Amino acid sequence: MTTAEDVRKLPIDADGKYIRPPSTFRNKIEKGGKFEPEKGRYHLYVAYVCPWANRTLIARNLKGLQDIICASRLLVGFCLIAQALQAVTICTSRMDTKGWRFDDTDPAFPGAQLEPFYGFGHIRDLYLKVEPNFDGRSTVPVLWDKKLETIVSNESSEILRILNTAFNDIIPENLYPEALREEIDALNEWVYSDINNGVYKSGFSRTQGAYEEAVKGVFAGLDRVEKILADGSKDYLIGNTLTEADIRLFVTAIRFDVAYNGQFKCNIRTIRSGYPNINRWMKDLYWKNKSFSETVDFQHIKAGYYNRPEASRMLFYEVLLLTVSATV
Ligand SMILES: N[C@@H](CCC(=O)N[C@@H](CS)C(=O)NCC(=O)O)C(=O)O
Repeated sequence: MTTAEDVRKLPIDADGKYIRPPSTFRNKIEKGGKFEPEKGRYHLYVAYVCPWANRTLIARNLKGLQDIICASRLLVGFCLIAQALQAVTICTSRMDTKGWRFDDTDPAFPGAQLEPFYGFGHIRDLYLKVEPNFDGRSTVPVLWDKKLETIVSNESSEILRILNTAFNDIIPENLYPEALREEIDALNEWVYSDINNGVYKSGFSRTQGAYEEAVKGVFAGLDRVEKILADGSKDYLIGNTLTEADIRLFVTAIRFDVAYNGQFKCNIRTIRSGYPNINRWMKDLYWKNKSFSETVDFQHIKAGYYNRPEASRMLFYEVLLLTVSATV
């Protein structure tokens, strides 16, 4: 189905800065709405390389939505392939000219799956099914509605909130508690622009000026987080409660030393050597909570970032690195 020339061209402005385009599908799942909360109706498409998709996988596990799948399968007594609430398909973390691929034979991405409902070859085909003339970015994650055969949302921050609230009759756990919302929103805002998106701005920049601005922003952001976590008794960023703010930072932190430090040139310091408190917080989440460790796949992350089609070009741009300063 894919009709594409090369969809991988990055959005770069006249100053050489990477400008992330806004997500295009922004619906909610809610009672009385077009997308009702129903068991078995929705499906997530993700790539393990992607931090934005990783957010949604962690939230799905933390909320226990995958346990509901097992329960309902047992109760009903039969198991249709992935026909349950919030089932997931993992595409490869390799992009070709048509974008993210479904392929269960690529040796670099063990565990990647085929598209289960239509036999599509690419994530982009889902977008084209919904909008045959779609010419935006076909990004992951995608939250798909199997009933109306359309995309509910392709914006991870909003999918995170959907997973947190839409199925609350079934799973009441709250990652965005009322009392902490203001603090969470404020932290999310600068963590997103300095760190989550900051690493991409650094990696994709095409001029020295754009790169330096971005990479300094990344490390200023990490310095700020390090201070927040400096009180060694703090397990979480806000209110000593696990919230979406932890999820949103974790997915970037866990990719930092293995991918962003090298491939995205975020190399002033590493988390391991330069940020003891962030390192402790990150390792605790990873080792003490399966929702984190079970949704991180380092093989896909490393092969995905270092196999990016623009990877060789990224190293080729004449951007001088701000080389590692001290602390290693
Ligand atoms: N704002 C989106 C961003 C998603 C995004 O950029 N995903 C990347 C993977 S890390 C992607 O699919 N890129 C494909 C492309 O830009 O063509 C979200 O948070 O969901």
